[in-house]
Amino acid sequence: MGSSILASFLTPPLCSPRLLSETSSLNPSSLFCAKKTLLSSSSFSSISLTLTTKSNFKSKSSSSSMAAVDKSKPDLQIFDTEEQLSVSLAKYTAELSDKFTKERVAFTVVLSGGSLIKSLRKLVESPYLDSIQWAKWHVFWVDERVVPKDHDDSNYKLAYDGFLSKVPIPPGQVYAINDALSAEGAADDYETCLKQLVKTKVVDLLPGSGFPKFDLMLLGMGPDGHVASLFPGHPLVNENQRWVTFIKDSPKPPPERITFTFPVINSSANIAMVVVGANKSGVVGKALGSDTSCDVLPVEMVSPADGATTWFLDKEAASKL
Ligand SMILES: O=C1O[C@H](COP(=O)(O)O)[C@@H](O)[C@H](O)[C@H]1O
Repeated sequence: MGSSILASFLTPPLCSPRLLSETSSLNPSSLFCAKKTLLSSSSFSSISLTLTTKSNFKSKSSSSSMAAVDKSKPDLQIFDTEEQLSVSLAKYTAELSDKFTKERVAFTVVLSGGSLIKSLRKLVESPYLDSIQWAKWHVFWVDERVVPKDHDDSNYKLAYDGFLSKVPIPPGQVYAINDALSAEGAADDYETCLKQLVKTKVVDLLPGSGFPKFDLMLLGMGPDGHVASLFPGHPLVNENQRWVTFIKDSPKPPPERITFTFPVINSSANIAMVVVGANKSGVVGKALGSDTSCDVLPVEMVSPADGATTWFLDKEAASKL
C-alpha cells in the first residue's frame, strides 16, 4: 500500500492474493434490460426540483420530500443552477459523512475526475470545513489516468488542487495510484491495496458478493455516457472478476487509465451521479427518460445492488427529461 499512498512513507503491506469471486449477481450484462424497464416507468424514489422555471420538466412530478427513500430507485434532484447543485451536493456529502463516521472507523469516499471536482467546492467552505470529521475520510479514485501526479491530466492533481489541499484529510488516507507503474501494474497495485484495506476493515465488503463496498462514490459522466473510464462499446464494461482494471485505448485522452469495474461501482452504499451542462442532456434523457432500447450506455449500468443512487442535475443537463 505504501507505494500507492501519496505522501505516505509506510512500507508496503503484505497483500492478500486475488480471489475469484462469485459475481453472477453483479454481472452488469444481466442488468441491462431490467434496468431499462424500471426507469421507463418513471420510477424514481423522489424527484426534487429547485427551479425558478419548471416548464422543461412537464413530464415529471415534483416532490421535495426525501423521507421515504426506496434504495432500488434513483433519487432525482434537479437544480436551476450549478451553484445550487453544489450547495446541495455538499449537504448530501456532509450528511453521509456524519452518518458513516458515527457508524464506522472510516468514511470511504471515491472520487471521479472531470467536472465533479468543481461541484465539490462548497464542501471546503463553512460550515462543512469545520464540522466534517475529515480525519476519518479515506479517499479513492474511481478512475485515474496513467500520468505523473503533477500532470495536468491527473485526476489526483485535479482533486488535490480543487478539494483535497483545502481539507485536513490525513495524507496517508488519500489513495493515489502508483504513477511509476505501467497501466497493468498500477491497476494490480491499486486492487491489491484495496484488498489490504478490506482486510484491515477500512473498506467494507458487500456481503455475498466478494466486492468492496464503498460508503460513497461521487461520480461524473461524460457526454458520451461514460462513467469512470468505462466507455460505450468497450469490452471493459463487462469485466466482472477484477476490482480494478486498465485501459490502453481510451477514446478520450489520455489513452492509458485504470478504472474500477462495474461490480465495484455497483457494490457501493451510495452513489451520487453529478451531471451538469446541455452537452450531456441527450444522454441524461436516454438514461432517465422513457427510452427502452437495449443499447445500454455505461451510465445506465450504474445500478447499486444494495445502495442508493442520487442524481444531481442542473436544468441544462435535465432539459431532455
Ligand atoms: O475522463 C473522465 O471523464 C469523466 C467525465 O468528465 P466530465 O469532465 O465530463 O465530468 C470523469 O467522470 C472521469 O473521472 C474522467 O477520468
